Amino acid sequence: MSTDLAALIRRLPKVELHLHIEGSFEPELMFALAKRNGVALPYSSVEALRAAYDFSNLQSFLDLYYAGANVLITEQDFYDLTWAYLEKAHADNIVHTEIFFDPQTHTARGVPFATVLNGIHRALEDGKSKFGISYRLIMSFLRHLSEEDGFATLDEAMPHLDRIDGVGLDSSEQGNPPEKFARLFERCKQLGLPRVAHAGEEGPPEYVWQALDLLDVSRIDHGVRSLEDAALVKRLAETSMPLTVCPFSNVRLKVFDKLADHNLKQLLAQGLMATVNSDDPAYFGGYLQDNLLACAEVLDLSRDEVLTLVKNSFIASWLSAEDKSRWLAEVERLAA
Ligand SMILES: Nc1ncnc2[nH]cnc12
Ligand SMILES: [Zn+2]
Repeated sequence: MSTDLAALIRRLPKVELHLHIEGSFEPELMFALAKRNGVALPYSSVEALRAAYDFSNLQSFLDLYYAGANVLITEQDFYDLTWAYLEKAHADNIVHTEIFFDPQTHTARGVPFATVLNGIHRALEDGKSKFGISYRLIMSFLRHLSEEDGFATLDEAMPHLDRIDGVGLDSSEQGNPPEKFARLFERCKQLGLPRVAHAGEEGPPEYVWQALDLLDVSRIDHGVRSLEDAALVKRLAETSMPLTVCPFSNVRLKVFDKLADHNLKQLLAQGLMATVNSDDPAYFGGYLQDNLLACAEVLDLSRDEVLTLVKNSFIASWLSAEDKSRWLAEVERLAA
């Protein structure tokens, strides 16, 4: 990659559309909060914990991700977690972020819904005033749990819907198809909540069809397996359906053997609205800008491809039409 392209990537304003706040929990902060809360971690050091981040698939990662989240207890913990992410985002020139939180991971341990939400939200508000980073907050349902559990979580969220901008679906994909949550997502739609879902990460193209047809989503999270189904590719292209692709995540979770094998360039070539995101940066070895720089280098992305990816994220965001055009004009100005 030319130094010019690397400099352009660093200079451009960026949007992140696929980030689990619990997945931004760096080992150093995890140890600090464990100490503060008097919780024991089954690792002797930060290095030992990092060394355990050697995953064979999505589930092997999720097991550690949920174990790590056990350390989060107080509102201040959720604030500190979110603030640490926002500092990284600011360093990456992220100007707008749409982040997931997994309430069930915390309420199942007895942490009140409001504790989680208040901490995350207060940090997001501080990020807006101190860094100028705008945001949306997406409540994600855990698909390994029942739809009934999801309905109970939605009930808990009802008094707070003014601070929740949409809903998502994450966790163990295989064996937990979108159709399992059709009624829950219908209820969310009636409530006026925009919907997204992880689909086609490890699961088959059929799960992407279900997310579109049964959950009526406005974005597909991951979606990289869509290329296995030509009719699906046509549908995604014709509807400009955004895919929030997470290259480092896909390599660490063995969806692709190595970054050079990733299908990001093919997704763009097929006319799909691909975007680049970090997913769980503390676990997968890098934040959004690291993903973009590495993809540009290893996949030999052209300047146009990089600009398309960055612009797609603004287009696919839930920013107002006015804000989108303002930022797209800024991208054009910086790229000129
Ligand atoms: N990549 C991923 N897929 C599914 N669920 C997740 N939760 C956090 N990261 C996830
Ligand atoms: Zn994800």
